[in-house]
Amino acid sequence: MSGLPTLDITALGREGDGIAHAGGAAMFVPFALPGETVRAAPDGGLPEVLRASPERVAPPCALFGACGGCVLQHLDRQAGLAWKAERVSAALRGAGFSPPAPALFQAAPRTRRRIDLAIRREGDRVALGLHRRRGAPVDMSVCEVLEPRLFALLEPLRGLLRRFPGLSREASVAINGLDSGPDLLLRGAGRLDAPLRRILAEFAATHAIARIGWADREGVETACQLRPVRHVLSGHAVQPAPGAFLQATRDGEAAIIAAVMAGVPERLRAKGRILDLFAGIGTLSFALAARGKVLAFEGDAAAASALAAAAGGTRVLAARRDLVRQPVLAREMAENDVVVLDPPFAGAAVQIREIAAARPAVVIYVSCNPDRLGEDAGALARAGYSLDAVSVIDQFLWSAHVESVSVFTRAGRQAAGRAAR
Ligand SMILES: C[S@@+](CC[C@H](N)C(=O)[O-])C[C@H]1O[C@@H](n2cnc3c(N)ncnc32)[C@H](O)[C@@H]1O
Repeated sequence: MSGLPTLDITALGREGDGIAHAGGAAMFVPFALPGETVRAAPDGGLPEVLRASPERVAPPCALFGACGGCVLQHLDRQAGLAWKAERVSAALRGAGFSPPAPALFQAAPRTRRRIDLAIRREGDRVALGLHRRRGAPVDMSVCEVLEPRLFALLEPLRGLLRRFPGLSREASVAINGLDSGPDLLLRGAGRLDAPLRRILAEFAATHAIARIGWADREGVETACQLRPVRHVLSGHAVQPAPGAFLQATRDGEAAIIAAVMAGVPERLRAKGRILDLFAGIGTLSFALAARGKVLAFEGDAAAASALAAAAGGTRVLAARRDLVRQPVLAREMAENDVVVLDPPFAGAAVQIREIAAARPAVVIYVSCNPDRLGEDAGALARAGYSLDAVSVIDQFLWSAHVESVSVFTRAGRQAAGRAAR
């Protein structure tokens, strides 16, 4: 290590790496913090810290530095939240807004209820975990983020997977902590035959798993189901498909819903409607229905049909629609006072143009990618919107991910209030 240059870290990059400048080029140093002087590890591992930041803390997890899940456990949690908040604010400033001080939420350790783990067989052993950055999965023998009831499944799962003859190198398991209990989706785990179904059913019964789904080249099917799956969203029971998108933590979901609802006028015009775009299984749709009729669009067939099935008899009308190929057009939004959008990481470049052209009174943007938020918000700035409120939601604790809710109104809060009358 001592032959390597010492580096002064000046900032954190978007993936949580320290940034240093050497010979005119920027260098990214994993696990290093601004203000520190370090010697980078040649393999991208933990650096030698020669001068530590006052914000450096002892990482709580024994796998820190190896497992690809938590890249910021060496940073004080409040400082990590402030860094994430600044990423969101900077993106909104770049779009031309003067963001107000954000409301902040941070998830507690061991509350994550959704995870996608890689499976790797190594001789007799089965490793189950997240990929080391640009590397193989690291067996998750401990975890500080996952809900204990889900973490407790990992060791029995290793034992189960050892009995699978046909595990592929790309095998993975998605674990969702639904209200009806853990819901598993195995991908690339081999051929599903009758004996394997029996083994899976015994495993599910032993570990109180409601359903195990199976995904292979043919598609997704239910390998065994011991009881109905059920997930309650704002009082409405939904039956999500195996591997469905859920907000990562229960409290994070509540914080997102609260921030969205705070932006929706108490009363809409008599004919006014709420448009919920990228609606998933209806996390926001059912909450929004407390304020008016909701038209919800979602691109994933399984999510859209779970939402549509649960929406019967409610004020939510749901449909499947690919919002990149077939965005909701400005002229279709004439009766929408409020448009809520919660796009995937890629953002909503095509859809936001139509929203900006339609100029609804309120646009609420739920984002998991500050860079795309900044670009999409630029279209709203050019259309004359003000930014009324920002919430920063840190539910991927110790990762570099950050979510946010931004409330834009056509001419500030008062216009939103007028739209309600
Ligand atoms: C961040 S999730 C939000 C889901 C939901 N609002 C929630 O809070 O649970 C983004 C959603 O966008 C959907 N999606 C991705 N690409 C899409 C597209 N081109 N058209 C419509 N929906 C899409 C995904 O299937 C996913 O449900």
